[in-house]
Amino acid sequence: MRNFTNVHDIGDLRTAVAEALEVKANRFGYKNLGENKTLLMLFFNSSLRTRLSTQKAAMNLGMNVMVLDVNQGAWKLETERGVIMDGDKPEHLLEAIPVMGCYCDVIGVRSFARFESKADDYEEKIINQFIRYSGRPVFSMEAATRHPLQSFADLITIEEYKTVERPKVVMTWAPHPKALPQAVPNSFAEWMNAAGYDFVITHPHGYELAPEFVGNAKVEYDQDKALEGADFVYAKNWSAYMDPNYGKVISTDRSWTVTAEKMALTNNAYFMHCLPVRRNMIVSDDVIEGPRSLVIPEAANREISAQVVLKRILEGLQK
Ligand SMILES: NCCC[C@H](NC(=O)CCC(=O)O)C(=O)O
Ligand SMILES: NC(=O)OP(=O)(O)O
Repeated sequence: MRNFTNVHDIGDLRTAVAEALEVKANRFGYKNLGENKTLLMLFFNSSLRTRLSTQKAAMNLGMNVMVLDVNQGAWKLETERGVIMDGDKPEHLLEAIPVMGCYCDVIGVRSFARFESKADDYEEKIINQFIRYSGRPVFSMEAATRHPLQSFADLITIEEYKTVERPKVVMTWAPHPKALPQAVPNSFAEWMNAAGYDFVITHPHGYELAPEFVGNAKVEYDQDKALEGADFVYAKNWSAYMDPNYGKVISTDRSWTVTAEKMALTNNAYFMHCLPVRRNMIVSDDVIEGPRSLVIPEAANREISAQVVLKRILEGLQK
Protein backbone atom coordinates (compact mmCIF):
# COMPACT_ATOMS: atom_id res chain seq x y z
CA MET A 1 0.00 0.00 0.00
CA ARG A 2 1.30 3.47 -0.87
CA ASN A 3 -1.37 5.91 0.38
CA PHE A 4 -4.48 5.37 2.50
CA THR A 5 -7.35 7.82 2.08
CA ASN A 6 -10.42 5.67 1.34
CA VAL A 7 -11.91 2.18 1.42
CA HIS A 8 -10.48 1.22 -1.98
CA ASP A 9 -6.90 1.63 -0.74
CA ILE A 10 -7.32 -1.25 1.73
CA GLY A 11 -8.46 -3.76 -0.93
CA ASP A 12 -10.52 -6.80 0.03
CA LEU A 13 -12.31 -6.12 3.33
CA ARG A 14 -12.43 -9.73 4.53
CA THR A 15 -8.65 -9.94 4.15
CA ALA A 16 -8.23 -6.60 5.93
CA VAL A 17 -10.43 -7.63 8.87
CA ALA A 18 -8.63 -11.00 9.14
CA GLU A 19 -5.31 -9.14 9.21
CA ALA A 20 -6.67 -6.76 11.86
CA LEU A 21 -7.71 -9.64 14.12
CA GLU A 22 -4.31 -11.25 13.66
CA VAL A 23 -2.53 -7.98 14.53
CA LYS A 24 -4.84 -7.54 17.53
CA ALA A 25 -3.87 -10.98 18.86
CA ASN A 26 -0.15 -10.34 18.23
CA ARG A 27 0.51 -6.60 18.40
CA PHE A 28 4.26 -6.87 18.76
CA GLY A 29 4.77 -9.54 16.10
CA TYR A 30 6.01 -6.99 13.56
CA LYS A 31 8.18 -4.80 15.77
CA ASN A 32 11.16 -5.01 13.41
CA LEU A 33 9.17 -3.73 10.44
CA GLY A 34 9.39 -0.10 11.52
CA GLU A 35 13.01 -0.10 12.66
CA ASN A 36 14.71 3.20 11.69
CA LYS A 37 11.52 4.40 10.05
CA THR A 38 9.97 7.69 11.17
CA LEU A 39 6.30 8.59 11.17
CA LEU A 40 5.33 12.25 11.11
CA MET A 41 1.80 12.94 12.29
CA LEU A 42 0.56 16.34 11.28
CA PHE A 43 -2.53 17.88 12.85
CA PHE A 44 -4.37 20.89 11.49
CA ASN A 45 -7.23 20.05 13.93
CA SER A 46 -7.62 18.72 17.47
CA SER A 47 -7.50 15.03 18.29
CA LEU A 48 -7.40 12.65 21.25
CA ARG A 49 -7.96 9.15 19.81
CA THR A 50 -6.27 9.49 16.44
CA ARG A 51 -3.17 11.03 17.97
CA LEU A 52 -2.74 8.41 20.70
CA SER A 53 -3.88 5.30 18.82
CA THR A 54 -1.80 6.03 15.72
CA GLN A 55 1.31 6.78 17.79
CA LYS A 56 0.73 3.56 19.74
CA ALA A 57 0.30 1.57 16.51
CA ALA A 58 3.54 3.02 15.15
CA MET A 59 5.37 2.18 18.39
CA ASN A 60 4.04 -1.40 18.23
CA LEU A 61 5.73 -1.61 14.82
CA GLY A 62 9.02 -0.22 16.15
CA MET A 63 8.73 3.16 14.41
CA ASN A 64 9.96 6.52 15.64
CA VAL A 65 7.18 9.09 15.84
CA MET A 66 7.08 12.88 15.54
CA VAL A 67 3.88 14.85 16.09
CA LEU A 68 3.34 18.39 14.84
CA ASP A 69 0.32 20.49 15.75
CA VAL A 70 0.39 23.02 12.97
CA ASN A 71 -1.58 25.56 15.00
CA GLN A 72 0.65 25.28 18.05
CA GLY A 73 4.28 26.23 17.55
CA ALA A 74 4.67 25.90 13.77
CA TRP A 75 4.52 28.82 11.35
CA LYS A 76 0.99 29.51 10.18
CA LEU A 77 0.65 27.98 6.73
CA GLU A 78 -0.75 29.63 3.64
CA THR A 79 -2.55 26.99 1.57
CA GLU A 80 -3.66 29.05 -1.47
CA ARG A 81 -1.32 29.38 -4.43
CA GLY A 82 -0.96 32.87 -5.94
CA VAL A 83 -1.65 34.72 -2.69
CA ILE A 84 0.53 37.78 -1.94
CA MET A 85 1.75 36.70 1.47
CA ASP A 86 1.60 40.03 3.28
CA GLY A 87 -0.78 38.77 5.97
CA ASP A 88 -0.37 36.63 9.09
CA LYS A 89 0.92 33.46 7.39
CA PRO A 90 4.73 33.33 7.09
CA GLU A 91 5.09 29.96 5.29
CA HIS A 92 3.48 28.29 2.30
CA LEU A 93 2.26 24.69 2.31
CA LEU A 94 4.12 24.15 -0.98
CA GLU A 95 7.49 24.56 0.79
CA ALA A 96 6.37 23.07 4.10
CA ILE A 97 5.23 19.76 2.55
CA PRO A 98 8.49 18.76 0.80
CA VAL A 99 10.50 20.01 3.81
CA MET A 100 8.49 17.77 6.14
CA GLY A 101 9.00 14.92 3.68
CA CYS A 102 12.79 15.27 4.19
CA TYR A 103 12.52 14.33 7.86
CA CYS A 104 10.31 11.25 7.78
CA ASP A 105 9.34 8.08 5.91
CA VAL A 106 5.56 8.16 6.32
CA ILE A 107 3.17 11.09 6.87
CA GLY A 108 -0.25 11.05 8.55
CA VAL A 109 -2.41 14.13 8.00
CA ARG A 110 -5.49 15.45 9.80
CA SER A 111 -7.13 18.27 7.90
CA PHE A 112 -10.89 18.74 8.29
CA ALA A 113 -13.23 20.35 5.79
CA ARG A 114 -12.89 24.11 6.10
CA PHE A 115 -16.37 24.97 4.75
CA GLU A 116 -14.86 27.87 2.77
CA SER A 117 -15.24 26.13 -0.59
CA LYS A 118 -17.25 22.95 -1.13
CA ALA A 119 -15.18 22.22 -4.25
CA ASP A 120 -11.86 22.51 -2.36
CA ASP A 121 -13.17 20.29 0.44
CA TYR A 122 -14.60 17.62 -1.87
CA GLU A 123 -11.49 17.62 -4.10
CA GLU A 124 -9.47 16.91 -0.93
CA LYS A 125 -7.17 19.76 -1.85
CA ILE A 126 -4.99 19.62 1.28
CA ILE A 127 -4.26 15.88 1.63
CA ASN A 128 -3.83 15.55 -2.14
CA GLN A 129 -1.07 18.15 -2.03
CA PHE A 130 0.70 16.04 0.59
CA ILE A 131 0.41 13.00 -1.68
CA ARG A 132 1.72 15.00 -4.62
CA TYR A 133 4.55 16.98 -3.04
CA SER A 134 5.85 15.11 0.04
CA GLY A 135 7.57 12.23 -1.75
CA ARG A 136 6.29 9.98 1.06
CA PRO A 137 3.39 7.60 1.59
CA VAL A 138 0.52 9.59 3.11
CA PHE A 139 -2.44 8.37 5.14
CA SER A 140 -5.55 10.21 6.26
CA MET A 141 -6.13 10.83 9.96
CA GLU A 142 -9.48 12.44 8.94
CA ALA A 143 -9.41 14.59 5.86
CA ALA A 144 -12.13 16.82 4.39
CA THR A 145 -14.46 14.11 3.13
CA ARG A 146 -13.44 10.87 4.85
CA HIS A 147 -12.11 9.36 8.10
CA PRO A 148 -10.98 5.92 6.90
CA LEU A 149 -9.03 4.85 10.02
CA GLN A 150 -12.25 5.41 11.99
CA SER A 151 -14.41 3.52 9.49
CA PHE A 152 -11.96 0.62 9.41
CA ALA A 153 -12.05 0.45 13.24
CA ASP A 154 -15.87 0.59 13.07
CA LEU A 155 -15.90 -2.31 10.60
CA ILE A 156 -13.60 -4.39 12.80
CA THR A 157 -15.87 -3.68 15.80
CA ILE A 158 -19.04 -4.70 13.93
CA GLU A 159 -17.35 -7.89 12.72
CA GLU A 160 -16.38 -8.71 16.32
CA TYR A 161 -19.87 -8.14 17.76
CA LYS A 162 -22.26 -9.18 15.00
CA THR A 163 -24.31 -12.36 15.50
CA VAL A 164 -25.67 -12.65 11.95
CA GLU A 165 -23.72 -12.64 8.69
CA ARG A 166 -25.40 -9.47 7.35
CA PRO A 167 -26.48 -7.26 10.27
CA LYS A 168 -28.78 -4.26 9.94
CA VAL A 169 -26.66 -1.17 10.55
CA VAL A 170 -28.41 2.19 10.95
CA MET A 171 -26.49 5.44 10.79
CA THR A 172 -28.54 8.19 12.36
CA TRP A 173 -27.98 11.94 12.30
CA ALA A 174 -28.29 13.49 15.77
CA PRO A 175 -28.30 17.11 16.89
CA HIS A 176 -25.19 19.15 17.73
CA PRO A 177 -24.64 22.86 18.38
CA LYS A 178 -21.76 23.29 15.90
CA ALA A 179 -21.27 22.71 12.18
CA LEU A 180 -19.36 19.43 11.88
CA PRO A 181 -17.82 17.90 8.74
CA GLN A 182 -19.44 15.10 6.74
CA ALA A 183 -16.19 13.10 6.82
CA VAL A 184 -17.23 10.53 9.44
CA PRO A 185 -20.69 9.76 7.99
CA ASN A 186 -19.41 9.79 4.38
CA SER A 187 -16.66 7.40 5.26
CA PHE A 188 -18.82 5.13 7.41
CA ALA A 189 -21.31 4.89 4.54
CA GLU A 190 -18.53 4.08 2.08
CA TRP A 191 -17.24 1.23 4.27
CA MET A 192 -20.68 -0.16 5.20
CA ASN A 193 -21.69 -0.26 1.53
CA ALA A 194 -18.42 -2.00 0.69
CA ALA A 195 -19.00 -4.51 3.50
CA GLY A 196 -22.40 -5.38 2.02
CA TYR A 197 -24.42 -4.99 5.23
CA ASP A 198 -28.12 -4.09 5.36
CA PHE A 199 -27.29 -0.40 5.69
CA VAL A 200 -29.79 2.40 6.38
CA ILE A 201 -29.13 6.13 6.77
CA THR A 202 -31.64 8.32 8.60
CA HIS A 203 -31.59 12.11 8.94
CA PRO A 204 -33.91 15.12 8.76
CA HIS A 205 -34.72 16.58 5.33
CA GLY A 206 -31.87 18.78 4.13
CA TYR A 207 -29.12 16.59 5.59
CA GLU A 208 -28.68 14.41 2.49
CA LEU A 209 -25.07 13.29 2.03
CA ALA A 210 -23.23 13.31 -1.30
CA PRO A 211 -24.70 10.60 -3.58
CA GLU A 212 -21.29 9.00 -4.16
CA PHE A 213 -21.16 8.17 -0.45
CA VAL A 214 -24.81 7.19 -0.02
CA GLY A 215 -24.41 4.63 -2.81
CA ASN A 216 -26.95 1.84 -2.47
CA ALA A 217 -27.81 2.60 1.15
CA LYS A 218 -31.48 2.98 2.02
CA VAL A 219 -32.33 6.54 3.12
CA GLU A 220 -35.25 6.69 5.59
CA TYR A 221 -36.41 10.09 6.86
CA ASP A 222 -38.44 8.61 9.74
CA GLN A 223 -35.87 7.82 12.44
CA ASP A 224 -38.21 5.50 14.40
CA LYS A 225 -38.91 3.47 11.29
CA ALA A 226 -35.22 3.29 10.42
CA LEU A 227 -34.34 1.98 13.87
CA GLU A 228 -36.79 -0.96 13.69
CA GLY A 229 -34.85 -4.21 13.78
CA ALA A 230 -31.43 -2.51 13.85
CA ASP A 231 -28.49 -4.58 15.12
CA PHE A 232 -26.14 -1.60 15.29
CA VAL A 233 -27.00 2.10 15.72
CA TYR A 234 -24.23 4.44 14.60
CA ALA A 235 -24.96 8.01 15.70
CA LYS A 236 -23.23 11.06 14.26
CA ASN A 237 -23.93 14.70 13.65
CA TRP A 238 -22.99 16.33 10.38
CA SER A 239 -23.68 19.70 8.84
CA ALA A 240 -25.65 20.07 5.62
CA TYR A 241 -23.97 19.01 2.38
CA MET A 242 -26.62 20.19 -0.07
CA ASP A 243 -26.47 23.69 -1.55
CA PRO A 244 -27.19 26.40 -0.56
CA ASN A 245 -26.63 25.17 3.02
CA TYR A 246 -23.21 23.52 2.67
CA GLY A 247 -21.47 23.48 6.06
CA LYS A 248 -24.46 24.91 7.92
CA VAL A 249 -26.51 23.73 10.91
CA ILE A 250 -30.11 23.64 9.68
CA SER A 251 -31.64 21.66 12.56
CA THR A 252 -30.92 21.09 16.24
CA ASP A 253 -34.07 18.99 16.71
CA ARG A 254 -33.50 17.09 19.97
CA SER A 255 -36.18 14.55 19.10
CA TRP A 256 -33.34 12.93 17.08
CA THR A 257 -31.17 12.35 20.19
CA VAL A 258 -30.54 8.62 20.68
CA THR A 259 -32.30 7.71 23.93
CA ALA A 260 -33.33 4.47 25.66
CA GLU A 261 -36.79 4.88 24.08
CA LYS A 262 -35.21 5.03 20.62
CA MET A 263 -32.97 2.04 21.33
CA ALA A 264 -36.07 0.07 22.47
CA LEU A 265 -37.24 0.19 18.82
CA THR A 266 -34.19 -1.81 17.69
CA ASN A 267 -33.25 -5.47 17.79
CA ASN A 268 -31.41 -4.85 21.11
CA ALA A 269 -28.87 -2.96 19.02
CA TYR A 270 -25.38 -2.03 19.98
CA PHE A 271 -24.72 1.72 20.14
CA MET A 272 -21.71 3.17 18.31
CA HIS A 273 -20.12 6.63 18.00
CA CYS A 274 -16.63 7.62 16.90
CA LEU A 275 -16.18 10.07 19.84
CA PRO A 276 -15.82 12.76 21.01
CA VAL A 277 -19.54 12.83 21.71
CA ARG A 278 -21.71 15.49 23.29
CA ARG A 279 -23.92 13.68 25.79
CA ASN A 280 -27.64 14.43 25.84
CA MET A 281 -27.34 16.07 22.43
CA ILE A 282 -26.25 13.04 20.37
CA VAL A 283 -26.95 10.31 22.93
CA SER A 284 -28.40 10.08 26.43
CA ASP A 285 -26.18 9.22 29.41
CA ASP A 286 -27.94 5.89 30.01
CA VAL A 287 -27.47 4.66 26.42
CA ILE A 288 -23.77 5.55 26.18
CA GLU A 289 -23.11 4.08 29.62
CA GLY A 290 -25.31 1.03 29.03
CA PRO A 291 -24.29 -2.58 28.39
CA ARG A 292 -24.87 -2.30 24.61
CA SER A 293 -22.59 0.71 24.16
CA LEU A 294 -19.51 -0.09 22.06
CA VAL A 295 -17.86 3.31 22.14
CA ILE A 296 -14.82 2.14 24.14
CA PRO A 297 -14.11 -1.10 22.18
CA GLU A 298 -14.57 0.98 19.03
CA ALA A 299 -11.96 3.49 20.19
CA ALA A 300 -9.66 0.61 21.20
CA ASN A 301 -9.84 -0.73 17.66
CA ARG A 302 -8.39 2.54 16.36
CA GLU A 303 -4.98 1.22 17.42
CA ILE A 304 -5.62 -1.89 15.33
CA SER A 305 -6.85 -0.14 12.19
CA ALA A 306 -3.87 2.23 12.34
CA GLN A 307 -1.47 -0.67 12.85
CA VAL A 308 -2.76 -2.58 9.81
CA VAL A 309 -2.47 0.54 7.65
CA LEU A 310 1.04 1.40 8.88
CA LYS A 311 2.11 -2.24 8.54
CA ARG A 312 0.97 -2.34 4.93
CA ILE A 313 2.65 1.00 4.15
CA LEU A 314 5.91 -0.22 5.72
CA GLU A 315 5.68 -3.48 3.77
CA GLY A 316 5.22 -1.38 0.62
CA LEU A 317 8.42 0.56 1.41
CA GLN A 318 10.39 -2.71 1.58
CA LYS A 319 9.51 -3.70 -1.98
N1 LIG B 1 -12.57 12.53 14.68
C1 LIG B 1 -13.86 12.32 15.11
C2 LIG B 1 -14.77 13.48 14.96
C3 LIG B 1 -14.12 14.80 14.72
C4 LIG B 1 -15.05 15.93 14.44
N2 LIG B 1 -15.75 16.27 15.65
C5 LIG B 1 -15.70 17.49 16.20
O1 LIG B 1 -15.08 18.37 15.67
C6 LIG B 1 -16.47 17.69 17.49
C7 LIG B 1 -16.29 19.07 18.01
C8 LIG B 1 -17.32 19.48 19.03
O2 LIG B 1 -18.12 18.68 19.52
O3 LIG B 1 -17.31 20.67 19.32
C9 LIG B 1 -16.03 15.53 13.33
O4 LIG B 1 -17.23 15.50 13.57
O5 LIG B 1 -15.56 15.25 12.20
N1 LIG C 1 -12.67 9.47 16.66
C1 LIG C 1 -11.63 10.30 16.49
O1 LIG C 1 -11.04 10.44 15.43
O2 LIG C 1 -11.26 10.98 17.62
P1 LIG C 1 -10.24 12.18 17.71
O3 LIG C 1 -10.86 13.31 16.93
O4 LIG C 1 -10.10 12.45 19.17
O5 LIG C 1 -8.94 11.78 17.08
